[in-house]
Amino acid sequence: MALVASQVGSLIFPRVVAQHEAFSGPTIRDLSEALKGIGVEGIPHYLELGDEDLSTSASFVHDDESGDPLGDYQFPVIDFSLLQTDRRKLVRQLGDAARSWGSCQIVNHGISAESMQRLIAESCRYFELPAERKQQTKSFVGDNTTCKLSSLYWAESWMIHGPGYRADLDAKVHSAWPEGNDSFRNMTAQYFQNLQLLTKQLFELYAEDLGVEADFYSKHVDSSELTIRWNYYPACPNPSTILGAKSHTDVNMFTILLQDQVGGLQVEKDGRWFDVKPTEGSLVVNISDGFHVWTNGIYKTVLHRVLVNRTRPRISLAGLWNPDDTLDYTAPDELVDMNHPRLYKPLKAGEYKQTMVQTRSMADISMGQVEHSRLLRGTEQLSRWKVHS
Ligand SMILES: O=C(O)CCC(=O)C(=O)O
Ligand SMILES: [Fe+2]
Repeated sequence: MALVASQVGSLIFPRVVAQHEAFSGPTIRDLSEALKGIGVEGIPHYLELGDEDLSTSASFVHDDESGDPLGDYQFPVIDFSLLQTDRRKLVRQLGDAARSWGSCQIVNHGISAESMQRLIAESCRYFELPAERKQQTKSFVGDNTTCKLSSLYWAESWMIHGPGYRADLDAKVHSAWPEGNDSFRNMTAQYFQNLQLLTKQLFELYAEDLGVEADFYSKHVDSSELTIRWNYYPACPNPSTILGAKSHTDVNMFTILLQDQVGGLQVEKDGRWFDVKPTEGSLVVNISDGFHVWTNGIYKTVLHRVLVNRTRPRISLAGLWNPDDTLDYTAPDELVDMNHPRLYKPLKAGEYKQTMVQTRSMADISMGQVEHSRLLRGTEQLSRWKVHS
C-alpha cells in the first residue's frame, strides 16, 4: 500500500507530551504498530538506516570507567580560558582538534552555562506547544510536513536568519507563541551577539594555528550571516532503526552547536563513530565544508549524525555561519606548498551553497539510501571541485 505523505508525517512525529528534564511514561505508540494500523508492514525504507551502521558506534569508549587515556580517540574538550593564561597552548589544541576531528567541545568560552541552560529550557517550552501552534511559525518543519526532509529524520526544527534576526525572531516567535515569549526572544538575541564575538575569537586563533594573516578569516564574520536552527528530537519508539539526523557534513562555513545534556550527537573519525558526550556549559565547534576548503583541506569537515533515544527528547541549537555569497573559499597561498598542493578549484561560497541546496533537494523518499547518504556528505560532493578530479 502506498503511504500518503501526511499519514507518514503524523506517524513519524507523534505528539509527545513531555517534561523536558523528566520525560516519562508510554505516551508514544510504537511506530511499527501504528504503521500496521494503516496496513503497512515494517518501516518505510527512507526511514531505515540504509548504510548507516550503528554497530560501529564507539560509545563504549566513553563508558569505560577504567580511566585509560584514549590517545587519538579522546574527543577533545578544550578549556577556552587558556586564552588568558596560555594562548599558544589553546591555539595548538584548537588546531589539532580541527585537523584530526574537525570538531571539539569548548568550555569556559565566556557564555555563561546558566544563560545557555535557560535558553535551552525556554526553547523546550516552545517545542512543547501544540503542533498547530508551532506550524504557524514560518520555517517550522515537523509533524505533518516532514516526510520529504532530506537530512533530519526524527526531528522538528525551525530557524532564524541573521543579520536581521531581531525582527525575524519577533515575527516568527510571536506568531506561534504570543504569550510568555519575551524572555525567549531576548535570550536568543543575546545569544546571537555572544556567538558573533566567540566566532571572531575562534577565527583569530585558527589563523594563528595555520600561520596566515591574523584577521584573514575573522574579518569576514561581520559580513557573514548567522542562522540559528533549533533541532528538537522527540523520544523515539524505534531508536535502533531510526536516526534523528543522518550522517552529514554541514554545507555552510562553520557551526557552533549548543546541545542539552541528553546526548545523541556522534562524530566520525577513522571510520568509527564517537559520542560527543555533553559537558555542562560546553559548546561544540564543528568545521563545515566551507572552512575545510578555505584551509586547503588542512581542517577536516566533520561527518556527524544524531541518535535518538526511547525516553528523553533532546534539543540542540545549531549556530550556522554562512559568509557572503561572493566570498571566495580559495585557500591563501601560505597554506599551499609541496606537501599541501592546492586541493580545490576556486569556489565561491554562494555557488557551493546553491549547488548543495539543489543537490539535497534531489534527495527523495524514493531514493536508495546509499545514494541519499552521498548527497549529505561534503566529503563526497566536494570531489567535483577537486583540482585533480
Ligand atoms: O542536534 C545536533 O546535535 C546536530 C544537529 C546538526 O547536525 C545540524 O543542525 O546540522
Ligand atoms: Fe549538522
